[in-house]
Amino acid sequence: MVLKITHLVKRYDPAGDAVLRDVSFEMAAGETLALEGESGSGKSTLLHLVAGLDRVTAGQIEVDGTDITTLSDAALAQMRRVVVGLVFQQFNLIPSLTVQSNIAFQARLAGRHDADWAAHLAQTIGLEAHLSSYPETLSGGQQQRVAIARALAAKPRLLLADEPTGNLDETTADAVLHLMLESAAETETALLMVTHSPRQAARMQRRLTLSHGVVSTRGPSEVAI
Ligand SMILES: Nc1ncnc2c1ncn2[C@@H]1O[C@H](COP(=O)(O)OP(=O)(O)OP(=O)(O)O)[C@@H](O)[C@H]1O
Repeated sequence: MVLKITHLVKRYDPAGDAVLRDVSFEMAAGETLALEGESGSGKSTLLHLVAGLDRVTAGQIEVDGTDITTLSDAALAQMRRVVVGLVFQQFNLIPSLTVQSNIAFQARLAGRHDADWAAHLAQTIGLEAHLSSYPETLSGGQQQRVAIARALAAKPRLLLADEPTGNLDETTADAVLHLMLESAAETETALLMVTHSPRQAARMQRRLTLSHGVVSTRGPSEVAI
């Protein structure tokens, strides 16, 4: 399993309710999963925990066979470099690097830079004309696409995406999701994507809804968890 979450609990306020009360699910290599749920239900919290950007209150998260809840901050940073790709709402592009270098950056850190693959992604995601531009000269939607291409270029085992097409118009969003799904299939990357769009969620293999701190499956083709 690329991801195995077992009885995950997250409580921010020791005296308050847990945001995540008991979350368990697994993802195999290359699987695509939509994480849905109302605003404030804990979707971003879950992604941050899987990325090792925050600590769990209880439970386990195995990423590619390693329980990350016991790792040091340095080991978590190494996991983010090599195993996991992130497309979060802050794009975290490097302002002093061109679009082309931003796209290559993560892949270089992971030791998997492949110029042909990066060029293919830049072209398919519609950034070819902007390769020598700097992030500040791009629109929000273009910056979002750079962040997506950067994550895909590194061929991660697990890609965590928090509303990755939220800044894009419907046609561009559909095209970008298509590219993400195609690239993930090609590199056997598991894709865990938070989305508020039922239309986008329907294009993923599985759908989970987070509500009141637990997940439930949804849709006729769901695998029971
Ligand atoms: N760092 C934090 N400290 C304290 N509370 C937090 C923190 N981060 C999130 N929360 C709380 O946890 C709950 C879940 O927030 P989260 O951002 O995970 O929800 P979400 O489902 O991603 O929402 P949205 O769809 O609006 O992005 C909210 O009540 C939020 O206020």
